[in-house]
Amino acid sequence: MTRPEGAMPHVLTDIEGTTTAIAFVHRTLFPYAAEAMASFLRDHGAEPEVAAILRDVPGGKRLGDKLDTLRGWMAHDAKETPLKALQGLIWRQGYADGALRGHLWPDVAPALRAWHAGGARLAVYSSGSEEAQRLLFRHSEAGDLEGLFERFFDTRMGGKRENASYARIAEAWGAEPGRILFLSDVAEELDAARGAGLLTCQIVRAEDGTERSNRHPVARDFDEVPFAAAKG
Ligand SMILES: CSCCC(=O)C(=O)COP(=O)(O)O
Ligand SMILES: [Mg+2]
Repeated sequence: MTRPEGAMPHVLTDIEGTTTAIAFVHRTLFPYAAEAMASFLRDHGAEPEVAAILRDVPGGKRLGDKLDTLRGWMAHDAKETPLKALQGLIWRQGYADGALRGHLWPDVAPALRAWHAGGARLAVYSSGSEEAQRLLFRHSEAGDLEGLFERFFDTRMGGKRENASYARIAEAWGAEPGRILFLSDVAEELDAARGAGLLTCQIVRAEDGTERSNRHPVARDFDEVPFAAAKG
């Protein structure tokens, strides 16, 4: 990473594979939502918030048709905004009753707190919905970290492998792209961020089996992020 000069940089972080184990997302969160999807739609499908999301799910008007489409998306881990929004609403209940707690790698909460205390401005960019992101950090294993973040960007900004999404985020956040450091495990996301002028660092976690790309600066965890504020 080329360190930005002058003011403290903004830090934009991915979740899955970066702050949080891939296994937690795929073996805990996704199955929880898949299991509850049918009953959730049956019980809440007529509520305005849910009905509005369902209108954006293609495949017919019947609830059963919508469910088929959603199941197809879930089977392929499709990052479709309506699916992500519904998953967030379903996880809300799980976090509220204690069935779910947001996993964070042990280095993440201390680093985020240190960066924040050092004056860095923090935001999240994940395919999980804004609601899902807030829940994970509010109910994290390391306590309530939601307040550390200024913004929670999701797929409404566009896909994570598209340059334009990062330009939109910089604009919405009111930050120069060259002052934003994006942290992610996925090289294609970092390529897109760099294409929009952001600084990048690949988080290569051995526990997640992340493959190093050689196209971006690398850190094995948040303690290694080459960012002076991280060192406190
Ligand atoms: C906000 S936790 C759920 C993560 C999620 O739904 C997902 O699809 C993972 O996306 P990410 O962009 O964090 O890799
Ligand atoms: Mg990721």
